[in-house]
Amino acid sequence: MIEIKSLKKIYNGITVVDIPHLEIRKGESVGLVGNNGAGKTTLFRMILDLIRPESGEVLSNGEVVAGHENWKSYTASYLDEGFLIDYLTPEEYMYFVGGLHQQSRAQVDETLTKLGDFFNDEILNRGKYIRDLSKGNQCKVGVASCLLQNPQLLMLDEPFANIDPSTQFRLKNMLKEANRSQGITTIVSSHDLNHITDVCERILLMERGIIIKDIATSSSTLNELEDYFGVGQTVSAGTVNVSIDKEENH
Ligand SMILES: Nc1ncnc2c1ncn2[C@@H]1O[C@H](COP(=O)(O)OP(=O)(O)OP(=O)(O)O)[C@@H](O)[C@H]1O
Repeated sequence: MIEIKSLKKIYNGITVVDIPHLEIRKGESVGLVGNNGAGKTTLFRMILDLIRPESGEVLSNGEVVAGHENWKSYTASYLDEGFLIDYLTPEEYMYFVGGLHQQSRAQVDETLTKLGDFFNDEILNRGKYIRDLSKGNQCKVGVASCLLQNPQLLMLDEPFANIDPSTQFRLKNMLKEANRSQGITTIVSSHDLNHITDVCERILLMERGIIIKDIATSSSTLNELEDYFGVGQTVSAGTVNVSIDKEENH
């Protein structure tokens, strides 16, 4: 579904993404992990043609995303609140997005009803504009608007970051359902190793713009990633030794 060829992005003389070749097949659920500044968002932005690479290209269903439009009809993404429209209420925004996808208000209402638990009574019929929602609730609106589009490709950048634990749990189930029951190809980035290994069947580990590991998720993947990121080791913080317990994350 997605093919990346010789992709390079350079900022201020520093190469921040460098991917010689990567293929993401239709129906895969891919998790992107890596420390701050590893290049995850920059990669997302190039896949969505929001920024142009210095060299190389991204193909979606065989078509270069830069300069073509077909991929936009089957791709839904939420990277940050910049994807929303601040002066609309969540309902108005959903009707707007539904309208772009030829959905009637009744169809949108049906989806919103199904998303009731996910919204947790905090978003709809509150008389609030999107700009007045918390970051977590804005994220819920963004994710919900993606699902409303019935996409073939769903891309979410750190969707677990600002949402509460019960919503994280619901979001994980929604992502699994989207991928496993509806066959939606999902690419999700996260710093939460538990969530990402739970949801994704393939993990790409990025470091300084390079994909250094491409792992088919198994029962040992979480440990492998925790070892890589140093979770569970004793970290010296001045005179105080802070022990990060691996079991905390289970
Ligand atoms: N517009 C920009 N101008 C200059 N440098 C940029 C720009 N956008 C990103 N970078 C740099 O590119 C590198 C990769 O950033 P990116 O946001 O893709 O990382 P990330 O893996 O998403 O990080 P995080 O986990 O913190 O979200 C960083 O060093 C960042 O400072």
